Amino acid sequence: MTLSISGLHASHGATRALRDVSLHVESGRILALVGANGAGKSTLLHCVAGLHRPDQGQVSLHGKDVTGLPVHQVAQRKLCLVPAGRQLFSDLSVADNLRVGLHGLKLSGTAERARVDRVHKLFPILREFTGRKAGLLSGGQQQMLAIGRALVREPAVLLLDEPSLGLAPMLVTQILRTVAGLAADGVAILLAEQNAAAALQVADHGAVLENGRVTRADTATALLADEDISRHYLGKAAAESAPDAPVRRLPAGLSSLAH
Ligand SMILES: Nc1ncnc2c1ncn2[C@@H]1O[C@H](COP(=O)(O)OP(=O)(O)OP(=O)(O)O)[C@@H](O)[C@H]1O
Repeated sequence: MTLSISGLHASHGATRALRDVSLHVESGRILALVGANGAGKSTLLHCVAGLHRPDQGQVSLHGKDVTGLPVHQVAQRKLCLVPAGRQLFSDLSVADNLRVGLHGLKLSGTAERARVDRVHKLFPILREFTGRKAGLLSGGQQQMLAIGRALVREPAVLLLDEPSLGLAPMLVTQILRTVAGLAADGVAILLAEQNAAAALQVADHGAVLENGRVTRADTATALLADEDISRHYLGKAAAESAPDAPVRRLPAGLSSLAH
């Protein structure tokens, strides 16, 4: 499944949040969308997911125009958003939060269990804490649950909004390594991150968003090597904390990540 965004403009009242944004993500690839606070990353993801209606432009999934479709109709086309701040039901258990993800799919009990099992293999801690309230999980565990809730829908296109926010570097690596595994299994991934260093380490391509505009788009390797990008988005500390070798180069099949 391919995601194509073309000439997208969007606003919040008088604030113009996106200006003529065009991006493309192929199946099995990760596009890192990097940019500062307020650059327009969330608005872009919301436009793609059907949560915000763009003023102009087009979003298509595998050549089919989905621009402006309501969120449930976009979701039916196997596109899932893992929202910023996780947006879990904190009083519900881990198992019930995963059940929320399965809602409306009309699967048999066996098929539902198989999907939940797959998420448990990916994030064994979620099996261990299956009865625990989501609000009592650590930030990293909550992020795993938020991703798991999307994965039970078996998305072909996955949008991730700041999955690293508030997580310790080791957990960021673990989460992004899982994301790389999903791409290796054929999912098209649009990864919005302020943590540009970590995102570009796992991505194939990157796009820099500034004031709602894409100001650079290139391979992740080229962006990581670029001095301007380095100065503005990677920062010395971020560059130093990044793994030596790109995470993407590690074995990344889902099955290999399960152990
Ligand atoms: N609900 C809203 N009402 C008014 N303005 C908004 C709203 N949401 C976002 N904006 C504005 O739109 C612009 C883009 O915001 P957006 O949240 O998409 O950026 P972002 O890159 O995701 O940043 P952040 O990481 O802070 O969410 C900003 O100027 C922001 O202030």
